[in-house]
Amino acid sequence: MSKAIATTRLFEPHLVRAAFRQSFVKLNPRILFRNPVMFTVEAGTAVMLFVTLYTAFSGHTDQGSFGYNLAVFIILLFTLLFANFAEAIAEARGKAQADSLRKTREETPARWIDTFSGELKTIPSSQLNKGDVFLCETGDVIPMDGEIIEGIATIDESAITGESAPVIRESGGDKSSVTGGTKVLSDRIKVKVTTAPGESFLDKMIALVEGASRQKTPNEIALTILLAGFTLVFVLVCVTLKPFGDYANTPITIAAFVALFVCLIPTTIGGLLSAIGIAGMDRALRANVVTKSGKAVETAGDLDTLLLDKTGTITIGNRKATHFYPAMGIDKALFVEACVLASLADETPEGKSILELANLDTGSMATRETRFVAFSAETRCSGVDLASGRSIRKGAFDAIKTITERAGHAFPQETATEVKTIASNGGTPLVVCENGKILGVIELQDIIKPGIQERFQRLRKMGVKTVMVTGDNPLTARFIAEKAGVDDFIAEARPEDKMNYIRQEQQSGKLVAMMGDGTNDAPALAQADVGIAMNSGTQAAKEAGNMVDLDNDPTKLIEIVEIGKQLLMTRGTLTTFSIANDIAKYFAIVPALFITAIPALKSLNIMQLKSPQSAILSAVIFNALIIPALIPLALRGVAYKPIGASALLRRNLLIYGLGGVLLPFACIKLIDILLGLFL
Ligand SMILES: Nc1ncnc2c1ncn2[C@@H]1O[C@H](COP(=O)(O)OP(=O)(O)OP(=O)(O)O)[C@@H](O)[C@H]1O
Ligand SMILES: [K+]
Ligand SMILES: [Mg+2]
Repeated sequence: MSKAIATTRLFEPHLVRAAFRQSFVKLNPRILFRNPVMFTVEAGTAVMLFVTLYTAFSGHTDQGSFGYNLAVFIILLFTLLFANFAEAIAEARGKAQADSLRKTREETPARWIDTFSGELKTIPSSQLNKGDVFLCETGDVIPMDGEIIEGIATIDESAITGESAPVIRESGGDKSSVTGGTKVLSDRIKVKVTTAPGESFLDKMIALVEGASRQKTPNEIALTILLAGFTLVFVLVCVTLKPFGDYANTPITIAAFVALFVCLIPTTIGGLLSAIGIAGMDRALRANVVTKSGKAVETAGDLDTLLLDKTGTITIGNRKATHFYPAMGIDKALFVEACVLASLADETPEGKSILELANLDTGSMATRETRFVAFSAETRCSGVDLASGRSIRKGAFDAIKTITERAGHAFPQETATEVKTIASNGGTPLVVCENGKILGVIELQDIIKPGIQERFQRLRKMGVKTVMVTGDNPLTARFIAEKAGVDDFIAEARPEDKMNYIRQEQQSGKLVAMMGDGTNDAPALAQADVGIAMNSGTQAAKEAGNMVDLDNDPTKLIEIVEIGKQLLMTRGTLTTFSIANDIAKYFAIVPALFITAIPALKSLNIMQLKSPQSAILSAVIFNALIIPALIPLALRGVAYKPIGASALLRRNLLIYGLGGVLLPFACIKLIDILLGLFL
């Protein structure tokens, strides 16, 4: 898939330059304060600056040589710069994406329609206000976000989605929304502006991507507090070493204290934590998903249940009329005419397809007295009342059945059988009645999206339960549910049923995601922990959700779950690694402190490091270098495999826990040897 959003390499030279400058800016204690671990390192660095100056000008050597103290100071300064760089490069990558988005938001002329006189006037897009109506024809760039109020058009959305295949957008229904910056490829539409100037989708997206509105997620805050706690514990550990050193008659230098302290506190995760969070949102955007908060991405990693629409989500969504079945004793031509009358003003794809299938001349059918009843998901039917007193309705089986029974008519057995046959084959039966008397059934067919089974299987392996929700009848629902391979389904669902189902799941402690595109999905999208709206969907849906999928791909949730899991795992494993890592440094520094006074500690010096000073330097050098070494992992994320939670935990503990303990021993020894060679 090609992406319009710049797919930058991990370390683009111009991004590295920008991040390099930011690394120094971020040394400002007022900025660094938000990161307690690194802030304490900065305090230690400041202390070492004083000690270095003291050894330079006092002539005393009780704190070690000037060169040694200077070296410790410089290494600590680099530790800070490396940590700042990690955050800065993650931010720079986000900014680069914002810039490429901004290019698609350039001023375009808009053909504004005066709604009173019907006159056309060309004005700059920036002068369009909410509620204005504009016209777009073949070749025009859509000047502003809006909803189509008239017409149908093919649109090239590649400017924002990177997807080159044109999409169809039309008035009525759930595919009526257009985004500013995209281009009309054919036909002509009238669009009503839905956003105020400066608040368009692209504007919001840019602000988000630039990180201006990024806030720490609750998880991140919790971890930051935990790390601050660790730091405090090690402050105490280091302070209590002082009397111990005095007792053993071993003066411990300030450099040794500071080095030990910096090595023991979790600097690795402290330095990488915020980069991991930024990279998660960045990865979501690279998958063409705009997230309104980092929290939504994290939640996606922990999902239990996913609710999906049937029509348009699991199926292609162009539900089309394929057959007219008149009831016993009803003339076919009359039946088809009734179907057409009931669909004349039906803006839904279903209604339009009925007119197409019937292929009648509809020119003189409607009179001024004709009253149309639009389809709603609530009533699940639509129709028309004619001046002559004919009242025709078409709709779901149970909806029409109620009308029939109320009018005192029986529901013909053979129509019920027809309905059943259509439904058990995955079709949607629309029953048609006139003044309560059944006229026949229209068969609608939809196609299950290819490849969707494998995707649901993958979600199952990740431990996510999939539930299909549909307004359709239970038979059709069961057929599609089995074919698509979802775990469960809810049929004959009205919009509030979706929301109630989500509530129920949440009350039993589950995290629920919902994908949807229609205005009637908005309450459920808002209720869900992760609400993903299709970019093609209505404005209401997009505002209710906390993510928007630019590709309008309902199976995108799989990627979102993976990105979320990857984010949580990356943070978890790097925390494990960071803490495991500090153990080896302890073995390097503690023997170095006391070796002369307590020869028995020699056995602790398992690395056989050259001298106490070389040991301390090697440990702090390793402590600093591990941060940049892990930046690629923090930005790309730990690879995710759907192998089950416990297997994954075992694997990660082995690699990052045990690896985290062993790696420093080898590296510190190596640095010690190199120092021995060069000094
Ligand atoms: N234009 C229409 N006129 C009359 N009845 C319709 C029309 N469109 C759909 N229906 C009936 O209403 C039912 C509910 O439709 P609705 O759009 O709410 O749900 P759905 O499309 O089946 O499922 P989903 O929630 O996945 O969109 C359909 O199953 C069908 O029987
Ligand atoms: K450390
Ligand atoms: Mg629908």
